[in-house]
Amino acid sequence: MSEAVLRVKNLQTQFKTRTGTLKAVDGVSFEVGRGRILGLVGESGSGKSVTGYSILGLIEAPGEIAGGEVLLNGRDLTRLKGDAMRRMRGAQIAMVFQDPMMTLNPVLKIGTQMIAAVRAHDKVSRKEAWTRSRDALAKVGIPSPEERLDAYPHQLSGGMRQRVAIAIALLHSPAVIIADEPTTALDVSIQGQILAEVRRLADETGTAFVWVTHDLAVVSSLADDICVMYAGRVVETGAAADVIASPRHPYTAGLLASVPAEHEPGERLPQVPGSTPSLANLPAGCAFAPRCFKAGPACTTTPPVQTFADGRSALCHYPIESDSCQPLSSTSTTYRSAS
Ligand SMILES: Nc1ncnc2c1ncn2[C@@H]1O[C@H](COP(=O)(O)OP(=O)(O)OP(=O)(O)O)[C@@H](O)[C@H]1O
Repeated sequence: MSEAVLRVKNLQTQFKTRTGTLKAVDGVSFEVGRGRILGLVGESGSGKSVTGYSILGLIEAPGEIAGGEVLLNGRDLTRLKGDAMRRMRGAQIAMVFQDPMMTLNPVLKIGTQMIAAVRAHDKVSRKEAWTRSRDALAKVGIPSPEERLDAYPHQLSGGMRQRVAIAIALLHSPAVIIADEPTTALDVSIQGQILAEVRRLADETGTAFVWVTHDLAVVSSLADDICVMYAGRVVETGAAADVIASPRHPYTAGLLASVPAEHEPGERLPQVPGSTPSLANLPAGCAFAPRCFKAGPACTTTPPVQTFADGRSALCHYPIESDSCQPLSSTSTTYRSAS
């Protein structure tokens, strides 16, 4: 078990709207260890992206972080303002978006952009910044990196552009990269290659990844640990292989059951029966109860976090138990991942 570089504790992010305050992230906690990959999964609207943006301090009005901590190597990022947070972003924590053009400027050559990105945080010569940029492209498996540095983004394929975005995120060897569905738009074989590179990079560089995805096929091939979100809350965490083999939370079981046998990475995940609730109008108690095959009388009250001997946790009154692994304890407060 590696030391946690990122600890998210009881994070609460809300949006003030005309219909009231939406708790998009409601008490989310997890940890990611050095060189580990945490898959943050859930249906559309479950709060995955808002969690990622909150970690990076990218929530803007009418949104706000209303509580909790984001500890990067022990330093609380939620307390950093303006320049202090900007210095942190890119250098110690970086983001990769679904669309690489969120990172890349279409009218500048890749090399120009990467050299500027290096020198934004390190006062090195242009020549050294060029060398570091070339090495970063090589590290993510881009062939002929010198030539790519001389190209404009539109001269590269979608997969190559996403590799460049990952290379830029890696330029300063950050402790953590938050990746928001970065391979969703790519075709399956390219996606597979990039996931393999990311796994290798995490192992070799020690950078930890939070990989936001709706796609359980991606998580099963990439992640060490899983954090499943529903209606702004973490409903299950654990080692990825364990969660996929035997989910404890009925929602996770539903997500897994809805993955067709022939599911291809990148396909939209079919929905669990029923529809996701509006955050403005959540049922009392367990938000998943109206869709849950195990719902019972207790579900009108707030579910407890049940922890199991294998390090797993589920936010549920009636978790799916196995003979070998009954719940150890039940608490209504802290939620820890197995990372
Ligand atoms: N700027 C905003 N103003 C109001 N509500 C917002 C805003 N941004 C996000 N939300 C709400 O926060 C909730 C969580 O959104 P989020 O984008 O994190 O979900 P997600 O799990 O990443 O879904 P997807 O996979 O579709 O991106 C949603 O109900 C969304 O409508």
